[in-house]
Amino acid sequence: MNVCMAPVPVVFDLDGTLIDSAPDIHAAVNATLRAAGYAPLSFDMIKGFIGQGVAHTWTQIAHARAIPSDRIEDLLAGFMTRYHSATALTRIYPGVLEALGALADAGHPLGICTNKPMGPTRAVLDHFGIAGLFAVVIAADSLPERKPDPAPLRKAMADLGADPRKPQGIYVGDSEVDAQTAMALDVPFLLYTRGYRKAAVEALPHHAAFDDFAALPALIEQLRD
Ligand SMILES: O=C(O)COP(=O)(O)O
Ligand SMILES: [Mg+2]
Repeated sequence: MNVCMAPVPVVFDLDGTLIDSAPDIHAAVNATLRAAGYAPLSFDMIKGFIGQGVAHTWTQIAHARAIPSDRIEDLLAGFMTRYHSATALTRIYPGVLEALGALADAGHPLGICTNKPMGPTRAVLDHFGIAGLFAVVIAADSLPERKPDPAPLRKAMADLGADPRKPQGIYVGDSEVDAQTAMALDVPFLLYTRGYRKAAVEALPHHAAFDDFAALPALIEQLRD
């Protein structure tokens, strides 16, 4: 790792990028459905509903289980109670800790920009002992706008010291929503391919794709050249 390269803000998506949280989300969804008398949903189906925030996830669930719209609010509240501290089934992807450590050691300011609500975001960052690595955390409820609107990523970059008139930073994510968000802000996007993306890698605009976090520090160094 070239420790002389200029620092650049590096912002990460969370679900499907740094952490594999779908098993906890799946368990919390199904516990909520069962408690309300609905049949559970498959893991793959729930995984496909992650990426645009919990309201969107529950709109999809309601559609799949023909849940009347006037029941969704209650179900969502029950889900949030379970989701708030759901970390038992969540894993950090291999190599994430080492990559974050290398980037932090090189002086890059690090942030999070996620469509996950702040409660479970903080809980999972604390659970894995990585909250202190991130100078900025922008979650789904931090601003009125959510990804793919570029406002949350713009704020994360600006809070990490990027010039808001000309964002200079890198976004690392796993999904269609992340690719659109980075494109809307005109910042380089690095795509982690083991997350919850639905489309083919080639279908998503990205500067580089990687399936192993050991490759990330070098990819970021190349983008600085
Ligand atoms: O929880 C979601 O729906 C998405 O979360 P992410 O933005 O961290 O992928
Ligand atoms: Mg994601």
